[in-house]
Amino acid sequence: MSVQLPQGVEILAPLTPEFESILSADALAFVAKLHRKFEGTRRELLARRLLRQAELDAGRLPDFLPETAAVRAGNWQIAPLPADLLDRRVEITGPVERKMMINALNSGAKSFMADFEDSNCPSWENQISGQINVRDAYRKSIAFTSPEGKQYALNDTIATLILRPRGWHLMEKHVKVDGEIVSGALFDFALSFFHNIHYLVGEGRATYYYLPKMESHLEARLWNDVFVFAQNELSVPQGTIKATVLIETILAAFEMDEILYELREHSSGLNAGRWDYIFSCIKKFKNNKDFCLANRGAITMTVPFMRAYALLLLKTCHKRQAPAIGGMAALIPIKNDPVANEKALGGVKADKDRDAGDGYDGGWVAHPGLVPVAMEAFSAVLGDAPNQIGKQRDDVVVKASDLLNFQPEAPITEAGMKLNIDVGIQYLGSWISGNGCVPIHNLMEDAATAEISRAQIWQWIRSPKGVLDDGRKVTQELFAAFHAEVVADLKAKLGSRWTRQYEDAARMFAELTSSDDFVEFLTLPGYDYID
Ligand SMILES: CC(=O)SCCNC(=O)CCNC(=O)[C@H](O)C(C)(C)COP(=O)(O)OP(=O)(O)OC[C@H]1O[C@@H](n2cnc3c(N)ncnc32)[C@H](O)[C@@H]1OP(=O)(O)O
Ligand SMILES: O=CC(=O)O
Ligand SMILES: [Mg+2]
Repeated sequence: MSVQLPQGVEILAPLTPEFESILSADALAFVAKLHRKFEGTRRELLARRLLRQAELDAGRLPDFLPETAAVRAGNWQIAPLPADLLDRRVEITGPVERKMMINALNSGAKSFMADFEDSNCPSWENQISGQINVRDAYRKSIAFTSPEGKQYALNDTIATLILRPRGWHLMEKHVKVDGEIVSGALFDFALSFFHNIHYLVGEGRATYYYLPKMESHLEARLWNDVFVFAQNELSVPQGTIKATVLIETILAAFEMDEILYELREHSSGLNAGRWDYIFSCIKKFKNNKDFCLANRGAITMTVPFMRAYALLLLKTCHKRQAPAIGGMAALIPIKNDPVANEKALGGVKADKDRDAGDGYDGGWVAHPGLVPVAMEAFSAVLGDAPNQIGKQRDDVVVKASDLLNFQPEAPITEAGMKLNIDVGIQYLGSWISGNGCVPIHNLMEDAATAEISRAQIWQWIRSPKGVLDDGRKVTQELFAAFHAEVVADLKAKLGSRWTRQYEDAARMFAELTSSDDFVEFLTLPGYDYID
């Protein structure tokens, strides 16, 4: 290692010369500064999550906060948006893999969320090469030659880059400061900001983030404090950073105004992160005997609690002159089956038509082949206007009870349960092998969608309402029998692709489901399996 490590910093992973360009002494000193200043608060906020969970377990339902009523009633707006964030009618997302980043930037989408989170397996290799790719993408020098010799380079017109760091709960185990492992969120933010902000400001540009999985406005305040500190430290104007918050936990849904308010100088709106949102509902109410959701496939954006959440997000954003960005339909193009492909594209179109018609300013797609359908849906409503932030939804009235109206409860079926096991094992097997986003049964699966699959089974086993449509109660024994069947089927189907990683995944899935202690995120034990 030729890097002179700053005092107190340790790196517990191999460094190639290219990696050293990211893990420079100055960059690591910046990581260490953020760690020393903010790690204590991060831990307090995570501890607070556990206290909130205990309150929920004791039967105290969430509600809009009395102590922040003045924020909700106040007449304030977020700071004006930069020009390149005004039109976000189609946003493509994807992991920070080099070829995919080029394809995403060239896809015709208005923006591209480069993802260190749900769609990324956070191996050391992926994290640091992801930072290299981000650096090269900002400088428009990113290029790639595939093993087959296909050349990739950027078009003249590309999507605006937005970066999603890991959530507050994840760690970067390969870097220690003063003997403590650093936060993945701070690590991803610090390196991307340190290496690129002066270049971007020099070009008259700014830097944009997506902030995942927050559970309260205090967690948003922490991000805002990090931004203020980082901008001061690197002597760039306040407000150079803009961040869109994913509302993807049930508790954050009760604090949307407050989250926008905390970040108002740095806000670029909210996004409806539907998959983690469903997961969060299951996680937070898993011990409530009245709560039990139907098969994953039945929980669509039009069921009552999802509709209430989507409309409240839209209304809240536009009241504050903030963009409301829709989430991801998990449908993806289907090769070699034109009929099924048409159906998938039609599903995405319907999803975007609904969001655009409601008043959303844009929406996510998972694949370049979906950009045209999403563009068509939003452009049909927006026309030449960059967005519809001016469209106020005063007609929308969402009460706490609407957000908590958890229907449907049926059907729960043997097929639905086996599909959850199948998807969970296949996804974990891929994740442990280094790939955080995969097509399974013609749907995009990532950490958020897989969480739903494993959390549902855990809850069905323990809920009195966890009963199959044929009358059988979901139990540990039933799960064990289905698990064995699914593993046998997958082994037969995958053949030599059933590797040690899939064996680990099958065991891990069984452990996660059998343990009475609900594991907060599957990526936490999963992280032990990757380098
Ligand atoms: C819940 C949430 O957090 S949603 C956000 C996180 N999820 C995502 O970002 C989804 C990202 N999407 C993907 O990873 C992929 O589209 C998958 C895994 C769903 C499907 O992957 P594949 O089946 O390999 O796609 P497919 O074979 O059709 O790819 C065709 C081409 O499109 C490219 N491509 C596919 N998806 C993307 C994408 N999201 N961004 C950029 N390029 C992409 C492929 O790299 C490939 O390029 P090539 O022809 O140059 O080799
Ligand atoms: O991050 C997005 C989600 O749906 O989860
Ligand atoms: Mg998510």
